[in-house]
Amino acid sequence: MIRELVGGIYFGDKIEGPLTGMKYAKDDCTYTAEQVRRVAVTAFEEARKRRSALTNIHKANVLATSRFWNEIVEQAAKDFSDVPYKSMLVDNAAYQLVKAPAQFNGVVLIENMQGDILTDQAGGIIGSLGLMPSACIGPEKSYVEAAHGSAPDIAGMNIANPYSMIGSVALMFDRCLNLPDEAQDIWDGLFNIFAQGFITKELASGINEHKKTVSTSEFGDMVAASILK
Ligand SMILES: CC(C)[C@H](C(=O)O)[C@@H](O)C(=O)O
Repeated sequence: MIRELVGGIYFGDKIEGPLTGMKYAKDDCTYTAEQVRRVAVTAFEEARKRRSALTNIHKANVLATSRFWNEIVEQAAKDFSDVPYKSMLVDNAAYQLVKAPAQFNGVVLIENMQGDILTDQAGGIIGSLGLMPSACIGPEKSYVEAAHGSAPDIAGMNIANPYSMIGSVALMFDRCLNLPDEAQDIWDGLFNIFAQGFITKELASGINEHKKTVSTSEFGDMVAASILK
């Protein structure tokens, strides 16, 4: 899922300070052509690299910013005629993501606020936000982070699931350091340990009940050993 991160309603004009007694509140939503084009090109490039489709999500039946978004995305699509393209309203996408998630295989392009919501929903569908590595890619600077919070309630207990942190490091090698082979080694190590049925406590329920539960550090050590092999 490729989410625009520096535009939209998060960054529009807003009323700062206390709102008690106000007659209204507002958050303006603005997108520039440059912002949309940049994230659209990133998404199309990723889809081309993966030889997959791109699904563009929007709310163009209501929002001017979404109609504008679609115009720029569809202009960009002309340079990527080899990438299968479809677009979907965000409310329908929320429904489809639960009902038939496989149709989103490939790359999903989405604006900031809508993406905030749908990426968490996608985390729920795959079983945990803890399985969501993420990278924030800028033209000059980038950083990576796990998409979940810092889980202070389980700090120091050696039970947290390190998947998204390790995956974020793989994204760092790939996207920030331009070392795709090393990134692939990390993914391979991670998938290898999962494929052997090892998980951490957070994931150890439901369909995972029969799997082998290990601590955070044991899981990390096994991934490291697998990478070194
Ligand atoms: C903490 C919050 C502002 C943030 C966001 O909405 O971007 C978070 O939900 C996320 O997705 O990383």
